[in-house]
Amino acid sequence: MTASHTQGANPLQALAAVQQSPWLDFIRRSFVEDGSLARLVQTDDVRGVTSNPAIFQKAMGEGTEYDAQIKSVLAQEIVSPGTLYEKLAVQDIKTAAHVLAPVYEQTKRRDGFVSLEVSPYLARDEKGTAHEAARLWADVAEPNLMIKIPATPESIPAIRETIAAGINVNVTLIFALSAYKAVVDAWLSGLEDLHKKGGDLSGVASVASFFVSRIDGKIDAEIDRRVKAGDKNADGLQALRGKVAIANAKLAYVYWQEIIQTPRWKALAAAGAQPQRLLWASTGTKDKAYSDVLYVDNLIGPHTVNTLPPATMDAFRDHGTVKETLGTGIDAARHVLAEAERFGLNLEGVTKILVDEGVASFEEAFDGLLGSVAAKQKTLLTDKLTDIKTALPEKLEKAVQDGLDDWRKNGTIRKLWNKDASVWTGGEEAKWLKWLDTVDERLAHVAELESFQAEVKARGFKQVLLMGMGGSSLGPEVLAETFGKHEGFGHLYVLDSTDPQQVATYAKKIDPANTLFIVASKSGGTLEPNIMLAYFHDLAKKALGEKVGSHFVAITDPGSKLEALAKKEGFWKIFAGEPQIGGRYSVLSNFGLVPAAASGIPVKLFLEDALRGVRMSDASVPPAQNPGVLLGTILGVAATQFGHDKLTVIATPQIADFGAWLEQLVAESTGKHGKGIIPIDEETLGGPKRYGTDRLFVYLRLAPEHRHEQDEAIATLIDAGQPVVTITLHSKRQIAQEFFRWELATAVAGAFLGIDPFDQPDVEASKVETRKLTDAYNKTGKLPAEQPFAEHGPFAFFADKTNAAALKGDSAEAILKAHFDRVKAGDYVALLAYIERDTATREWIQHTRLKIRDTKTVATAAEFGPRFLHSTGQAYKGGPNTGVFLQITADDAHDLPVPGENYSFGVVKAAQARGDFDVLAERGRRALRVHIRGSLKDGLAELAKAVHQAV
Ligand SMILES: O=C(CO)[C@@H](O)[C@H](O)[C@H](O)[C@H](O)COP(=O)(O)O
Ligand SMILES: O=C[C@H](O)COP(=O)(O)O
Repeated sequence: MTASHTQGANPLQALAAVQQSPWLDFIRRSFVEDGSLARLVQTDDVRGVTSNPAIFQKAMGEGTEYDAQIKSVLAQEIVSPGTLYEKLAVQDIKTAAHVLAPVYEQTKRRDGFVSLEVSPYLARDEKGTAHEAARLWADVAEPNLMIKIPATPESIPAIRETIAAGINVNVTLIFALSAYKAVVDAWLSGLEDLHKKGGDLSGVASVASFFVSRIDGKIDAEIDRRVKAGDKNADGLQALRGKVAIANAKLAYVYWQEIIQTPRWKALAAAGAQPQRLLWASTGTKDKAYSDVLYVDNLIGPHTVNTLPPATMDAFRDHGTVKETLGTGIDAARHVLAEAERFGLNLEGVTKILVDEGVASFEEAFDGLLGSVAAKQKTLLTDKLTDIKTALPEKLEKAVQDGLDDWRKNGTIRKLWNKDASVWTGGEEAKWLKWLDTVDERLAHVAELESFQAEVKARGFKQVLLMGMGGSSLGPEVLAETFGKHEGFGHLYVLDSTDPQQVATYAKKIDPANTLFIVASKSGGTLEPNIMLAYFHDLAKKALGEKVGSHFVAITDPGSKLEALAKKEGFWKIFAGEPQIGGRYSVLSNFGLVPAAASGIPVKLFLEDALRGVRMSDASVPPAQNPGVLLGTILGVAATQFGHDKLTVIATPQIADFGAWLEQLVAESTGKHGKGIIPIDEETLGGPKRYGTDRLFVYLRLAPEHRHEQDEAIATLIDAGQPVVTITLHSKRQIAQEFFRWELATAVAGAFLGIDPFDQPDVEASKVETRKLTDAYNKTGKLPAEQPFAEHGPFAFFADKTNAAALKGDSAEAILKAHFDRVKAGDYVALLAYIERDTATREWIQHTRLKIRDTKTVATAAEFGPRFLHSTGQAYKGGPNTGVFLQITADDAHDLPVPGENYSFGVVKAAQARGDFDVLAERGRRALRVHIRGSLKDGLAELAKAVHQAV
């Protein structure tokens, strides 16, 4: 097969006679499959193939030739674009390796190689590179594979390790003689290591890829710049144009010749090792003024390789000259380099820059490649993935693109997935990132959840009552509200209140003898779930007697007090939380999945939906295509650079409860140290005039149930220039994907804000104040006295001194007016109601907030206490001081005792409201508390009237 005669041979074929091997610097599926590569091998004696990220980008980035394999992979697996790319690349490399196998055999393992490069993202990561080299070697599993490793200083030890593992290595991105020397040493050392281990040296091939034309590209540009600037050495400089790269290469060859004479090498050769050959890469001519075969004709010498891009190969076949040129003109080459130095052309500096640029350009190509694969994957998966569409004003759009590009250039998404706290503040963040892995981890243990589900079904519970707060309740609430009741399973109720009326209502909803009780608390020490547990355990015990424990399940982090209690009380099951996942990030861990299983949601399908989201947002997906990073960048940039910090959530009603979970995630994660994004949930959509310039709208659109009017209203906002992000879900179950997207997006937004998104420094403050009050109650039997600063009708008004001084007025309306007159553009108003949350009160609060929004043109939040304390409460106290708060408390018509405590539910709720208010006041917030005496219904009606008049 190899051309053995030069007579009548074309220049490519003739290279064999001078012992240089032409390799092809190109690969693509159709080219291998249609026999083109085989033809080159058979006809032109081409003896190898090199690939690199730029080559794969061109191959896979366009067209449809990879679609069949992509479809077949996607039909079987949920993969990331990174994994998908690798499957495509490995198949190409394997097929090419098969085409070249006969060459490999005939040349006795000297030629016939196909090169596959380790990820350029690992170019500065010694361990990562060595690990990836071994992984790719095992994946491709072809003896004539060469793993390409860049010659960065960090990769040199990885080259040694890889050679020592018996893997063929193509060391790439070599520009400087000094780097080449380090490569040679690593190669020799690797062989020596292998020899010591008793390995077979004869099977380990290596090439050192010396890049040529890029050197001239840089040096020539510098020459041109200096000549143009009138340099006094203009003639001398001009004479060096197009000469430095070849001179540099020739001296590398001289060094190679010296090496193979050394005793060090000879000992290895005697043990059967093959020499590492120099390979000329980057041999396509870039400057049209030069011959198109400049970097082939002038680099011909025995025991070398030249890898040629297709056009250069065609040119050389057509008019190349086969003559040994490499070993000649060495003095002239030295002279060229000496002259370059004399004129200050700084070859050493240029080669360093070229390594950095080489890595960066392969990273960029890889980003492009993975971006194209991700886009293709997205298209082919059609409605299996949620979609995101953005309509942003021009300047915001540009800033978002810049933000995304920054993340891309700095590889920040990879750092994030690597759990590198420097993405945020360099603090404790790394300890809170297990949510990145939880979907994979839970899927691996899904059988445990499925068998729990089967047992729950078999036991025929009529209701499931989950008790918890914030991160332990909002995810389950979304599941309950979104999916409703499942056939064969009890209805899932979620209780997250200390309001006695609310607790009583839930007690009426259930039949304790037929209810499964789930108490969920990560810490196990949160007041609310503990007293709810005390209450319902007592209630259930009355119905179930000694077997009460068999109706209780706990979800809590290992070692918590709740775990101990659950064991003591003989709970049916205890499910462990993951301590490295914070509450608001826990929905895809047991905190969401156990209630999901108990209520009949198909857990595996749910997790698989989530996994699609995880894979599409993983480290391999560049920021612009990465759903989580894209959204997070928009949130972060809009809030920090454009004042669009009121994240206004609009949703198709069937999935609207998602906003309650999202509120907590965003507010608690970002609202601290005076910064933050304020989520605005459930605020009925209005016309453009209702909004200021501080909004960012997110429209969660459930395609099968979408409402035309909602689409229209959103379109009107876009037309009015409001920034809108539309996320389309094709099924309800895709909220699983959105859970993950928003978790990642919030973490990303946190990076833009420069805060630690995983702590909640101000939530604790209210808890401390509440504890003080309940402790005082336990001692004295009453809460410390407090004095209203005004009383009008059923209302008593409370405030700290500063707020009270600003709120003078001789009627309820006047006080409220004074309060709301403090609202200015860019502020938000939050109504914080410590009352039962039911249909009537939700309508009341909605009506009242809309009145305020529509008259003041500010964002409004409508929250119920104490649930919001574990959610938006963090941002209200720790976020930007733009909130104006009206806290609403009321006499409890009926109270409920807390078993085992002196205090009642009513006392706890009152203490929580006061604790919260004290902290708001202490943080200098504009806050007013109105307490309703007597009938709540009448009091709310009057308050609504007073607010209407006040605004
Ligand atoms: O495999 C190798 C070198 O081992 C080649 O694919 C190498 O990456 C290419 O020759 C160069 O990247 C091409 O460089 P250039 O022509 O873009 O300057
Ligand atoms: O968001 C978390 C809540 O503060 C409840 O915390 P927990 O799960 O430790 O009870």
